[in-house]
Order: sequence, then structure tokens, then C-alpha cells
Amino acid sequence: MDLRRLVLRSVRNLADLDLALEPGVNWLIGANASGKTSVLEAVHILGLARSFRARSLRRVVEGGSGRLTVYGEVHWRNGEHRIGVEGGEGVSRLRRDGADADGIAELADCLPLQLLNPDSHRLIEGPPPERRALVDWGVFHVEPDFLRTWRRYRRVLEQRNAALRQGSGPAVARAWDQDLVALGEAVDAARRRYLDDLAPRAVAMAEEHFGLAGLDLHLQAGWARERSLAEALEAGWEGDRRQGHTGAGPHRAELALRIGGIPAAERVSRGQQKLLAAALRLAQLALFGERLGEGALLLLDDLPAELDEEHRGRLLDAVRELGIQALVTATEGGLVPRGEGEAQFRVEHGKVRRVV
Ligand SMILES: Nc1ncnc2c1ncn2[C@@H]1O[C@H](COP(=O)(O)OP(=O)(O)OP(=O)(O)O)[C@@H](O)[C@H]1O
Repeated sequence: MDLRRLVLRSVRNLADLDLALEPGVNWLIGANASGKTSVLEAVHILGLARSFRARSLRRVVEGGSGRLTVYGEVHWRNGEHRIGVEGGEGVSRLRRDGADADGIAELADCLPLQLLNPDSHRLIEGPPPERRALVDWGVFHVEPDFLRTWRRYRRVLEQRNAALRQGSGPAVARAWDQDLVALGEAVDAARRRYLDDLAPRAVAMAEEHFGLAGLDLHLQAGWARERSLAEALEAGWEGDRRQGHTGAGPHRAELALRIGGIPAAERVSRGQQKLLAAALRLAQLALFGERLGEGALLLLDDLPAELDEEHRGRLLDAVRELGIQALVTATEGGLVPRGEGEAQFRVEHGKVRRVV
């Protein structure tokens, strides 16, 4: 999969833009505040209909009012896809291949992407939803039925929680339990299958590329594994009733990361947390490639932040070995080893032009 063409309108400080991108590494080089991150942000919006640094697309629109447009042409083995997002003030409009897209999944399916940026350490030391999202990105792409099962689970969970909030008795609130259990266990089983494949790749990536030995990944289901989900709901009923929401289930899952038996967030430095996040995401990209026979896109923002020269080099080597398309930003000054033959774009005051 390659993003071949990127067209932007009214994105932050960027001039309207029509860029031809290359497979492999594409460098975006420029001074601080020139607009490099904004290009990556636009690609993120194209694949997920949301920014990675603003809560609302309105803030991403040039000048903060009106609407922005991001359009892309994506090449898959089986042909071309055209996707677009228009958003800002009002409801976002998502397009795929000339028609309105049904939801974000239709974009994500066309433009699978992973982001590594200066906030990547949050994957390691942040709250569980970040790590659940990591697992679910993979399951979504390798198991086509997962999204439907997950959405149905969320709907049933919302109904049960609504009944709990309204103080309904067990006859109403627990009427959802059978569906919740069947769907919840299916979600958990899909996540476990994915983790079984991901874990050895992540362990090897962390050790071989980034010198982080002794990594262990363990998926906590969201209820005690010695019980079935049905038993956990039974045991938790009084607590659920008091709190007005369901305490057990895959919506509470956690991916526990340990190094040498100690929680990774407590064990490793900030720089190592970034390397660990990189190892996890690159392992996901490797597994994606093996399963789908295509690469996904990597957005690598501000590579030097908190990584020394040796580790920057190792990270880039790992990306090159995967042979995936990557958009990599860096400031001037040769702090990062740019490879022979890799595309380079210069970003200056919101204008982007190809230089190599
Ligand atoms: N909604 C907006 N409209 C216009 N300009 C904006 C908007 N939001 C941010 N900007 C400006 O866009 C510029 C580009 O910022 P961006 O973060 O993309 O730069 P960068 O090249 O990645 O910088 P750095 O190397 O410092 O991370 C900044 O000067 C910022 O003030």
C-alpha cells in the first residue's frame, strides 16, 4: 500500500498542496514551525478522520474557521483508491472512491497507518486505552469480522449500562448478559489470537533493533481469567448496580508490558519508552505485511526528539528493512541519516517542494 498523491486545502499554515509521494522513506525537512507536522497531521486525518494533536478538526483549519480538505490516492496491489475528508466547522464528510464513506473504518481500511511522534512514550506510561487501541488496530486489520463484533459488543454494553444507570432491576439490566458474554468473549479471543502472533515479533524487534531485552506482553482480558465472563458478571452484579456501569468485560482490557518482570513504565527511561513504542508499532507493521501482503504507512514525526544518534539510526534501519512507506519529519542540520535515493521535501513557511 502506498499513498501516491496527497492534496491539502486549508490545513493550518500549509499552502494548498498537491504532492506526489514515493514508496519507501519520504523526508520532510524544515525549520521549526514551518509546517512539517501539519503534513503528517493531514495524512492522519485522511486515514482516521481525526488529528493526533487537536481534539477538533476546527483547530486544524487554517485560521480556525471554515473547513479543510484532505484528499489522497492510495495504491493497493488490487488497484487505486481515492479517499477524502472534509471537516472543520460542522459535521465531517468522509469520501471513498466517489461515494460517501460509511464511517472511519472505510478510510482506515484503505489507508492503514501508524504514528510515532514525541508523545509515543504515552503508549507505555499512559492509561490502558492507548494500549487497547494498539491491539485493536492490529485485530481490525487482520480479522475482518472484528469491527462488527466489537461494535455489537459496545451497543449491548451501552444498553446494559443505561439500564444500570436508570436503576432497573436484574430482570432488565441482566437481560443483556447472554449477548454481552458471547460478544465479549469473541472480542477477547480475537485479541488473544493477534497477541499470540504479535508478541514474539515485538520481543525480537525490541531486543534485536533496540537492545531492550526481556520484554513480555500479556493481555489482561478485562476480568479475572480464572473466571468466565459470565461468572465475572455474576460476581460483579452488586458492584455494577451500585456504580451504574459494567465493571467486567473487554472494554476494560489492558496490554501489560513488562521488562525483566517489572512494568515497563517503571523500568525504562523516557528514551527507552519511545524505543519500546517503536518496537511495538514496527512489529505490528511487520505482522501487517506478512498477513496482508502489503505494507502500511508509518508517520514518523520529529525523529531526533529524545533519541541519540545511534538509536535514530537503528529506528530508521528497522523502517527500511520493513520496506514500508514512511513520512519522516526532521529539522535542518543533518541530525538524521538520510538514505541514498530517498525522496526529500523541503518545508518552508507552509510551502512544500520536492528537492531530491
Ligand atoms: N489553525 C491554524 N491556522 C494557521 N496556522 C496555524 C494553525 N494552527 C497552527 N498554525 C501554525 O502552523 C505552523 C506549523 O506548525 P507545525 O507544528 O506543523 O510545524 P513543524 O514544522 O512541525 O514545527 P516543529 O519542528 O517546531 O515541530 C505554526 O507556526 C503554527 O503556529
